[in-house]
Amino acid sequence: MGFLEQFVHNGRALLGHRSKAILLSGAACFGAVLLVQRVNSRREQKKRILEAQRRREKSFQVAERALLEYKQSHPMTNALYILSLSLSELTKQLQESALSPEEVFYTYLEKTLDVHQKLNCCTEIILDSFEQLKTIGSCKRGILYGVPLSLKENLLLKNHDSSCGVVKYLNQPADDDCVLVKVLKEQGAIPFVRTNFPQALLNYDCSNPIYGQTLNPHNLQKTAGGSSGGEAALIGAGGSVIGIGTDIGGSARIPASFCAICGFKPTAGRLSSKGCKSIFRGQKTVLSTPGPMARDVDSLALFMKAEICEQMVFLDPTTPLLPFDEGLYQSRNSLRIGYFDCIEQTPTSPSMTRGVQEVKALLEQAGHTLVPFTPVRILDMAELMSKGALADGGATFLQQLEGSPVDPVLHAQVAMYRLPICLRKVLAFILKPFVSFPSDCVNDTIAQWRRLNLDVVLCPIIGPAFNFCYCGKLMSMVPHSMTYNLLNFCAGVVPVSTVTEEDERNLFVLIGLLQAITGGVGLPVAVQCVALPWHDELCLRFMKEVEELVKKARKDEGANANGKVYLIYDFH
Ligand SMILES: CCCCCC/C=C\CCCCCCCC(=O)NCCO
Repeated sequence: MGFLEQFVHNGRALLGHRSKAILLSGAACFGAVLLVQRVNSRREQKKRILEAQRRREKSFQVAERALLEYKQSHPMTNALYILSLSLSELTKQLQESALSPEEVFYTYLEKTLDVHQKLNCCTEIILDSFEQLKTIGSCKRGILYGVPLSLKENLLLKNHDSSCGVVKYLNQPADDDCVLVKVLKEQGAIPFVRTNFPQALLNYDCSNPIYGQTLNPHNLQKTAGGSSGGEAALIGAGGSVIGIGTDIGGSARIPASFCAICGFKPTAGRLSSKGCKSIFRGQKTVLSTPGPMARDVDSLALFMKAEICEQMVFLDPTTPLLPFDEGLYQSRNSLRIGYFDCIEQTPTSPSMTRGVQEVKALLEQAGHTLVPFTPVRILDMAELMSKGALADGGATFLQQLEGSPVDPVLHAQVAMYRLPICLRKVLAFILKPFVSFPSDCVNDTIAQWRRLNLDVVLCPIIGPAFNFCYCGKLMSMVPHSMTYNLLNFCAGVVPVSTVTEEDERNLFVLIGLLQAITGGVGLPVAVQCVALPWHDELCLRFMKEVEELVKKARKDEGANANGKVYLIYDFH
């Protein structure tokens, strides 16, 4: 090789090495920048989560100190009595000044602090409530004068975050209270605690990376359910007499079923949703609504009566001027009731089915007419449910979680939403023959009710309480509750029984459900009561009928008969 050739060759080699080296070091720099960014963003996430956790702890510490101070001068001898009162009894005693708002407030505060220690159900004690308590006398004429109230964290509260378990929503305090809270405060209620939920709210477990997992008051190895699981656990354990959840797929009803309380999903639009935060905007096919949760049906009705007033319509004119019809709620004429105890192709646990059968028998004995009812293509409606709740195939859901650690309860869902589009198309192609798109599920269902001349429907609700992290894996259960969000019918649940050894033995046939609900003997069993849109009072009246008949039957049977007895307040 001549000198010149040698020179060119060496030069090329050098350049080749150099460009490779440049490329490599460029890539290394880029990688390092990404890594640093990632480490920084993780650090930032952790910092924000820790700050939120500290704020929560601080609110508890301040509340504990205030409670201690109060107790030094007020012995709180009425505590057990106060905690045993239903909402109607409590409001009566407060209005008649037989009890003071202070003793009621501090009694519930003490119970809440105790319950939270065991169940991890609260996200914050609302410290502004101490100030509100001082001036509550001015609301003496309010329907809920002096009643302490719990709120799910996604209900906006002035100067407080509504994180929905998503890190990027931390440190974004709301400018104003949501409409429901404004109305309740005018009615004399004192919101004093906020409660836990699953990350991003589209799940029926109850865990998020900020506030952790909420446990079931009846069995600490089970979830409280969700998404309004903090409410259900707190109320179920006696720490609150009335609370508000939200429901787009069963979130007020499923945790009520898991924790043995009553939960009500009104017709969407009957109560104002203004200021109820969700991580999606513009969901119009499946409608979300706030709904009350309490230990008995009368409390739910009283809550509806307190909320549905001129002020709510003034603050949110999208809600109808449709006062609560007390007469319809109190009516006791016999009903024509459609019923079904399972849904084809969707798992229904043996105890859910038994719950419906037992209640059906009680209703018949009480003179009501029970008519078999086959729901209109519930499984077909599942397509509409998922398209309505996740119109973009989960893209927004994933996007909202960016910058947040993903909670284990969401892993199954997130994996599904991350499936490549081509794979989803293949899956859709395979599943298509099993699902036919319903033309008009609302009108078809209404036509079926009219044909059978039905007033209401009795059916199962998801339960009993699941083992941790199974809710996200069993979205196939959701049609039990979400159907009524899609149809926008009103629906509520009432606890009626407990899981028996026989229910547990009968589980073996349900491969998918077995692992989720095994070990449930003694857990609450509930049924679901449904009515047509805007027939909220009729739905509540039906729930009340079920509640009364079950209570009477259990009393007649005597305590502990066959392990089926469910004493609604026996966990206090
Ligand atoms: C075959 C089953 C298809 C069901 C479609 C599932 C689609 C989306 C998942 C929704 C899960 C809803 C759980 C309850 C969430 C809820 O009500 N949240 C309240 C938010 O305010």
